[in-house]
Amino acid sequence: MNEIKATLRDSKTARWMVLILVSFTMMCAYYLTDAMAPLQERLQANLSWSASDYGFFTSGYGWFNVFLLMLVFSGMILDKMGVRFTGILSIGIMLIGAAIKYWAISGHVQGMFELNILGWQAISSSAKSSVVAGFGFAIFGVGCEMFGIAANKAVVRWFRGKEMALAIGLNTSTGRIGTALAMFTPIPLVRMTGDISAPVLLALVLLCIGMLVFILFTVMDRKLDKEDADAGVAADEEFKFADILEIGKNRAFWYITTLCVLFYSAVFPFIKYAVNLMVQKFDISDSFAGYIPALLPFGALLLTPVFGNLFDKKGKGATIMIIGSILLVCVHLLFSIPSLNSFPIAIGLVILLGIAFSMVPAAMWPSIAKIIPHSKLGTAYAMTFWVQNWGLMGVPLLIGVVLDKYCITGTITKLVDGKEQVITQYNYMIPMLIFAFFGFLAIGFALLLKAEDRKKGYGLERPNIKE
Ligand SMILES: C[C@H](N)C(=O)N[C@@H](CCCCN)C(=O)O
Repeated sequence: MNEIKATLRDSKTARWMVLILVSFTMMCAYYLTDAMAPLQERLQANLSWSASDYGFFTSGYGWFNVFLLMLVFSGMILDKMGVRFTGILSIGIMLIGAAIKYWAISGHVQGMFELNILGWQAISSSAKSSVVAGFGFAIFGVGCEMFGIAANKAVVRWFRGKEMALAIGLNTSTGRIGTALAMFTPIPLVRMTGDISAPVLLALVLLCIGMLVFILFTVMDRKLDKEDADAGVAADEEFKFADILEIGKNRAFWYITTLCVLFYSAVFPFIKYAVNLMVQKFDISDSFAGYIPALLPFGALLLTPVFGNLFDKKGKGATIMIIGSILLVCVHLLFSIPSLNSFPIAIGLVILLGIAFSMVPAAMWPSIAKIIPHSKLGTAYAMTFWVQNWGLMGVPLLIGVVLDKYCITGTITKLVDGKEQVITQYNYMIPMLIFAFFGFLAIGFALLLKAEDRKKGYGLERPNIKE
């Protein structure tokens, strides 16, 4: 009988150490992603951005991933070059993008920008700084998404057959710490420094530390490669274009991917507008408003591993996704009702949204690993992220335009950071109904996934841990 040699992967300490290293970098990336979200009003007042400019800048995250198919290339690079190379490359790309974004909002870019193609106004008059910041954000988005798929694959590699969903859940949770910090630290930081770009600068420094931490991970991962080779564990198959076709033929994969784009379109773009919603709908003071949306990622950070652990031990992955989607619809419908505008309601709804935001991701990402072979996992995650990026790109833009076109209720003049500024007021009912509609469709796809799992026996409702 062949004796199976223990590898670094079999050491609990090594596995969890790897998770900490990968997750720290994830946290820095997520902080950078949302560090400008609480500054919407200030960007509009200080840099003359409109809500559409803000939506345009925010949508930048997905431009290159979607239109230049960068995410698909990222998946190929990941499956061909491995997690170490892809991880370092992605952090480098994030740093370049974030540096451009920092430059754009720190007073170096002034004036207005228009793009006319054959007399057609492709980009209507926008603040130049929002266009350049959007360009930087687009580069950053390529790196951030590339890092996301590399992190997923790294975690699956180290935890497959062990606490896989719990580990993916914890990894996602540390991302949520980054998002939570991005909700409530930027405004105090801007107040302290008097500089609207200070949060992005801090995020850049954090990401440099993230790069160093990730290099430590690569040392451990290289050691595992060597041990696997010594133990005769077959290396992953090389990436082939046929993989894309094979993944594309899997109906359950498309159900998860569609559920993913719909669900995330109702959460991440919501986060971008949540601080403004708290100020304008719930009349929460600007200095405190960031703390409420921060409860969302904070709740998710505690609960994602709980649901991941539940999935590992008891299964019920598809059911968890159905319940999470139902919760999402309820929350957005309640947010859309104008008379529900008290402080406790804002807190209650954000907490419920945090629970939904824990359930679906905790079950969704490990489910992909259950229906797609490991050698094609990088490509599969990349394809899912690519479709999801259409939502991350299009929905913030849609919400910005809808706000400017249909939701302006007037303007007020108020003191912001010691200066009198004119602030546009919005009614957020239509945007919330749009988010609820996405959630409603997500329920449908989660139900289809459960039916497909029953038919094909992927085991999404069964535990992940092999006893
Ligand atoms: C925004 C990014 N494309 C994404 O989907 N992030 C997910 C996946 C995180 C998986 C981490 N192991 C998220 O829920 O943040």
